[in-house]
Amino acid sequence: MLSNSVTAAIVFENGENVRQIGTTPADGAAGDKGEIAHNALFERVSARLKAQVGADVFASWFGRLKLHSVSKSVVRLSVPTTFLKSWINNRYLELITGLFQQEDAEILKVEILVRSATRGARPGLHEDAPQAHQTDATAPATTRRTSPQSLAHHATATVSTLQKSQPVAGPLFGSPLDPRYTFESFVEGSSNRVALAAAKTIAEAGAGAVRFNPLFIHSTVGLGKTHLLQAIATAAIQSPRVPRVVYLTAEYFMWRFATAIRDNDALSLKETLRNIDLLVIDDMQFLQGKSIQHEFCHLLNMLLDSAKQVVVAADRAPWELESLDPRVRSRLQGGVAIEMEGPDYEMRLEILKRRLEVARQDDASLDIPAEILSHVARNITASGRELEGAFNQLLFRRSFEPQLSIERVDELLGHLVNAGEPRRVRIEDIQRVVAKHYNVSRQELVSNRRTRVIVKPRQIAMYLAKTLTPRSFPEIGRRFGGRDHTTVLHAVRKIEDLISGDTKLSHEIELLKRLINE
Ligand SMILES: Nc1ncnc2c1ncn2[C@@H]1O[C@H](COP(=O)(O)OP(=O)(O)OP(=O)(O)O)[C@@H](O)[C@H]1O
Repeated sequence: MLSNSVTAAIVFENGENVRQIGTTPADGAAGDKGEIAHNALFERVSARLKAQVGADVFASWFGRLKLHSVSKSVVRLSVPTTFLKSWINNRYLELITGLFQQEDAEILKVEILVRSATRGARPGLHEDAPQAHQTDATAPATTRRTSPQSLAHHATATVSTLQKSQPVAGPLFGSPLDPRYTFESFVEGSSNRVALAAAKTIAEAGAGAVRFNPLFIHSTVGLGKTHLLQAIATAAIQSPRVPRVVYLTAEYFMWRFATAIRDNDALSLKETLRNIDLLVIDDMQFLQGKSIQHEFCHLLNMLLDSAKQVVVAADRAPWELESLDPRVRSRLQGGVAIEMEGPDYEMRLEILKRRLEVARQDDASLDIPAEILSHVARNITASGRELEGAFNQLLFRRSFEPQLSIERVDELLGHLVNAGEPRRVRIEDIQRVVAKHYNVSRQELVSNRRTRVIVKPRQIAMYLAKTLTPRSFPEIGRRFGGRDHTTVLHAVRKIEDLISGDTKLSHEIELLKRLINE
């Protein structure tokens, strides 16, 4: 592994003398020359790789690839996570090896290493760990369902215990997974590529094959978390490696546990959950209540400690789930968190096209002209949910207004245009307005200076960035001179506290908001 220590300049592997890149050379100038040559080699291969796979794919998978060391015949590259390592190994190793060999025929092998312990790397969860369960892949899946009427919205959809080999004993679980939410219907793009890849890996391989556990997927509303989680559950039950899958929302979990505790039945519920292989839990931000969180923490610990895979989704990152018990939050942070962002134009268009394809399976006469689809994709930018609403409206309208013009479409969908992002506020705008208001420079706002005249405007700007944009704490931290997410969290809390007792400041902040939105 790449070490910061200068003493780790030379490592010996298999009796080979291997030069590690980026550390102090033991042999002075000769070492420097070698290092320069190796770096140049790496740069050339990277450029060729980028040309071959395209800038988008390159940025997703190879943006954080680094040269680790070069020996006579072996090139070692490093990535920050085990997931990236196995992804590159499975899909790109041959290509990369070929590119190195084109540059230097003596290179026989390329190896991918993980740079530092991944957040999700935990003892016992090794890539080659034995599978926890052997199952009969050919046995039919059984789904047992119940739909508690008392649950509203989130709770109506949602515990599914699905298993291939044998029915789960104990309490009934489950309402059906939405059959539309599959990997096939999920449109891939740069905003969700990493999350999708992680999701597929888990569905195919289970916890035995990956070391990012729990996998935590977060995004603002309507960007496909539920779709992706249900796709994982649906695909996992097809995989012989992940026989027992539970999909549930946090609210259903709460309801189910509260009922079990009331009926003195918590033990059998826990027994059932103990025997699962994959827990998929949606809308984590809704988990509330001390005793319920205690139970959830217990379940989480038990599953993670026995190398069972857990996948969680929420509308914010794990460290931002402030209502959660710190132990739950900390356990959730022990895995890998992946943020999904909004779909770009191509993705939006593809989502609409796929919707139309599916609708046409029921009624082949349905059609929406391509220019209307692309007009909608260009203008409805908020999320998959708004797109879905727009699409449904169009289908409905076309049944009695067959000749919809673009103007008519605008009229019908006006309320959805840019819904969810009424004014797209940029962090730079916030910094500019705040800096001007407090008579400091933007550079000072993002600098390391800690004088009072800078610190307060900086904290206010961070607070505004969190409240006026969908950006996450880490993202905001990066935009403020590479600060840690906890610094941003601290700033947001501090300003929130101050506002509640300081009317002058609260007016000042309102004024800043107006200026930013102008
Ligand atoms: N990448 C995508 N490909 C296909 N459909 C998508 C994609 N992203 C979102 N959608 C569609 O958008 C709609 C909303 O998605 P979903 O319910 O999964 O969002 P969510 O992130 O779970 O939202 P919330 O936070 O409100 O629960 C769904 O119909 C979903 O199928």
